[in-house]
Amino acid sequence: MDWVRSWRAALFSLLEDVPVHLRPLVASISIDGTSATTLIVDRNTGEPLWRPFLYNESCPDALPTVKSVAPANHTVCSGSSTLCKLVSWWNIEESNKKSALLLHQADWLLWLLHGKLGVSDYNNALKVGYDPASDSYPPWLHSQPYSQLLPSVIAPGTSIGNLKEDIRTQFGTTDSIAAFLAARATQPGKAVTSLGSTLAIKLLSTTRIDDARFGVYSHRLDDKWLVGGASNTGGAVLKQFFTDEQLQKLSEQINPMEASPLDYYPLKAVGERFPVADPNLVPRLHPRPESDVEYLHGILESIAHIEATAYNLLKDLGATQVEEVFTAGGGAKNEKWTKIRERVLGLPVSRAKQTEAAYGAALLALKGAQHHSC
Ligand SMILES: Nc1ncnc2c1ncn2[C@@H]1O[C@H](COP(=O)(O)OP(=O)(O)O)[C@@H](O)[C@H]1O
Ligand SMILES: O=C(CO)[C@H](O)[C@H](O)COP(=O)(O)O
Repeated sequence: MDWVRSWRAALFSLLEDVPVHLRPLVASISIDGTSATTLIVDRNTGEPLWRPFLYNESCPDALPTVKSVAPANHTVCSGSSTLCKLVSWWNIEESNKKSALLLHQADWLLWLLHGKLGVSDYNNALKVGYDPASDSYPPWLHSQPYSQLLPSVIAPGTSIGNLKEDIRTQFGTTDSIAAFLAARATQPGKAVTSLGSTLAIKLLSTTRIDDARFGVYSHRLDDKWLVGGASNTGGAVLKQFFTDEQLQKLSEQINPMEASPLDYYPLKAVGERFPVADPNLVPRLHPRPESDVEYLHGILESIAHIEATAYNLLKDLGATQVEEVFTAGGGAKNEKWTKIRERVLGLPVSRAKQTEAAYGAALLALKGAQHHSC
């Protein structure tokens, strides 16, 4: 799969899809991308020098080096962090080190529009080691030879350039932060669970928590923190067994008030990031009952238990107490699942009014445009 080519093609086909009569109304564009999806590109041409490292790829080979330079339990101390991807590439590549530049998926796609190479935002840059509190790369990272690849960093939503004379581009963010923004949850204690291919949790908190032992980290959201993490469980596991149509039909037959006796740890492959950070965690999806309804019920309930463990963990680590959970992503439309989760979490759970991360990116674009016109 030529990922980079398909991302570029998708971006331009989306732009072409904007109806002609609406084009004059477009004032500003922003993009969210999967967090920790990493590109090593030529710093002069922007062309990739290596295949992209995808968000869920792990580079355990780089972990000992990263752990030897980073503070204990730092967010970069996880095999899937951007820094591990960078170090892994640095250790195998011979020839292109001097001309190389690191970008994230959203940075690279935005560059195609604004043309200024070498800029990222502080959400995407978190997992390469950027410190959003001091607004800088820490000295332990700066002193490494590969730090020459690091992009400069600005706040999400900052204006960066023009696509055309009258269309500005604003800096982007990660996909699950965009989903949080889409839900318009602005008070500490409000949380968004993104039930897409994976399960990502974001709780708005006044305290910052980072603990790689559990895959917990904090993104900056203006003057507050989005505390949480991303589990490898989620819709991709459901997709292995059921089509979207089957998910809808089978779910209708589930009684959400009744607890399923089945106890699984639904993963597509070996390895978990959060609330258990264990690259060797084995999926548990057996025994499979004869009834598909019972099987689906067991999987949905087990994912809800992982979500509950995650929120309890955030509380134990000192985050602002969660009061209410909004849901984004493909799983948000499943009302039976919402009820199961409400029972298991013991919290009010509802579908966010806007469940698409793209809506959050659009809000970011709007914020940037408003700021620019002031
Ligand atoms: N009715 C449903 N109940 C639960 N999950 C669903 C339902 N319909 C679709 N999904 C799941 O939603 C996921 C897609 O959601 P989406 O937010 O588009 O994912 P992505 O993270 O890939 O952008 C699929 O993996 C699918 O299994
Ligand atoms: O698994 C994911 C990709 O779909 C998550 O959305 C992602 O890892 C969450 O990262 P972040 O919290 O940095 O936005």
